[in-house]
Amino acid sequence: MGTMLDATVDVPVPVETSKLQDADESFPGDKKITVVFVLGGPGSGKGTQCANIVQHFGFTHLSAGDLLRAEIKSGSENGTMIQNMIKEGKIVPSEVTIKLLQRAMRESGNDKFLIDGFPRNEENRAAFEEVIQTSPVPQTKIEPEFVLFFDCSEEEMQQRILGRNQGREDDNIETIRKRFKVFMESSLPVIEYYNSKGKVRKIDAGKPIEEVFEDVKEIFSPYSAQVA
Ligand SMILES: Nc1ncnc2c1ncn2[C@@H]1O[C@H](COP(=O)(O)OP(=O)(O)O)[C@@H](O)[C@H]1O
Ligand SMILES: Nc1ccn([C@H]2C[C@H](O)[C@@H](COP(=O)(O)OP(=O)(O)O)O2)c(=O)n1
Repeated sequence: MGTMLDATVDVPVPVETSKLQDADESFPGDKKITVVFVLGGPGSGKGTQCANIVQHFGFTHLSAGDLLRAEIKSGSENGTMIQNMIKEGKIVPSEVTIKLLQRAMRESGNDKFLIDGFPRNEENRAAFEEVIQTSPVPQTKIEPEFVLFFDCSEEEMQQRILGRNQGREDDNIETIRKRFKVFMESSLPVIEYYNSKGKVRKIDAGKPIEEVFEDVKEIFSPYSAQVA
């Protein structure tokens, strides 16, 4: 399957990228940023642990799903399309999600980010690679420091989602099954890609919240000197 970037391979800066780098939309500006991707199946505990990491290690938590849900609520022109895709458990086009991430990064004023639930497929990953860091080294891509992967059984994830009670339209059994399928088919290959680059830090996410956080803390310990 092709990506949105396929048609633009012959130009130095792909069309999609230049859209992402509009003067008033561009991020990052001139500072070196640290990015950790947080991946795992639906209900594996990504959001729960990100909240803990924020408190202890001074990162800003950006959940792609939360940003998309906020976009629906804001009544934006893309709202209906996003809502329909989420209801079907499908992954929203990268251009939309990356713009929301860039805006949130810029507005945070921080330089350390947990990007939760992204990249969720190859298209997400390839599109993020086209986001260019202008400084300290001009024209460099933003490489994640590492990928935190919450490994959890489907049985456990399903139980957690059904008990989550956040009133989410996609937390019903029919959509949950679709989300699991998309995770296996589209998101796991992204995790495998980063694993082949030695970037994945895998956590047993089936344990109780406190125990999972003990393992998370160990992985983030190099960042403890930077506690906000
Ligand atoms: N380790 C855990 N054990 C049991 N329940 C958990 C655990 N981690 C998270 N939960 C609960 O499971 C549900 C899904 O967690 P959440 O962090 O929203 O997952 P995700 O962001 O990966 O979809 C929430 O209700 C949360 O309180
Ligand atoms: N990169 C992303 C992340 C989420 N989405 C959409 C599709 C996902 O099923 C929903 C919900 O994602 P979210 O990360 O909030 O929740 P789960 O991990 O599935 O519990 O949002 C997306 O289209 N692209």
